[in-house]
Amino acid sequence: MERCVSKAAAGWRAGGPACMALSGPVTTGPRDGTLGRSWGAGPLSLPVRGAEAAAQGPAMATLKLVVLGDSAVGKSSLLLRFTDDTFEPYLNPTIGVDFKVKKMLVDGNAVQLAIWDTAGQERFRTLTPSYYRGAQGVILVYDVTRKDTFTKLMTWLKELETYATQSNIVKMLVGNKIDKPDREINKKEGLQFARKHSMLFIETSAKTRDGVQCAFEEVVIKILQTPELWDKDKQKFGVQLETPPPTEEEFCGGYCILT
Ligand SMILES: Nc1nc2c(ncn2[C@@H]2O[C@H](COP(=O)(O)OP(=O)(O)OP(=O)(O)O)[C@@H](O)[C@H]2O)c(=O)[nH]1
Repeated sequence: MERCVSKAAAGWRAGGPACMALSGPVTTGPRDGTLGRSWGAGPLSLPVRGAEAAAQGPAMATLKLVVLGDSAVGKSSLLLRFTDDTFEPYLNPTIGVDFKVKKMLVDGNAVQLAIWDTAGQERFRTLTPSYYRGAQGVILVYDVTRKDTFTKLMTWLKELETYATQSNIVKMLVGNKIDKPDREINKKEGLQFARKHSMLFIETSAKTRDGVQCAFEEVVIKILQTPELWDKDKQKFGVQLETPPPTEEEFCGGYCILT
């Protein structure tokens, strides 16, 4: 069973109108939010209390998230699970970048996520700086059954450091494929790495759904708790926090735990 330990969402409410689009270079894709791969066609989904989100009207924050990590760790599969709630046993490698949009409601606040799914293979990575430009959150994925993908995490973090334009970008470390029996990296190792590099952490399976919703939600919650990431918007539209963000203890360190 999946459980988000962090209840950080309970810590704040938008006092004014729902957040409007953040300024920044978030690119709008086709209406289905899909580039490259053919999955995801159809109207935008409203997975979390969808009717309520719809009732919020068009005014909502647009947050840019980037999904990073070695090839075949399951980046596209996580995104596919999150946006379409499906799993494909065979997916072609991403070439360049794919792009998806998803609306969700987090503690009564409607947000629109523009999620960039980047290519893990070096030869398919082009325009790398643009992946990171204006991103408020990053999801860094490794495969718990492949140690090499865990060892490479530092390289990804360095690239992130080089290109991220937001100094306090929210980082989530995701150990994927926990449904598989042949683990090479245990949970403690993942957690330690995340703590050392001030990242949120969760283990997931795109195949079984474990942790997937939580991974994306936690990043959004943390972004919403970091006013500097959407400060311009706040000034422009008068969105205010009615209550301060929860303390470290209340937030349980921001880690999601699977029980
Ligand atoms: N068993 C299992 N297989 C998974 C999981 N997530 C992804 N896969 C499989 O792993 C393979 C690679 O998944 P992708 O989502 O294409 O990986 P990627 O990280 O996007 O790869 P690139 O596009 O090359 O960067 C596919 O065959 C998926 O079906 C998972 O949680 N469990």
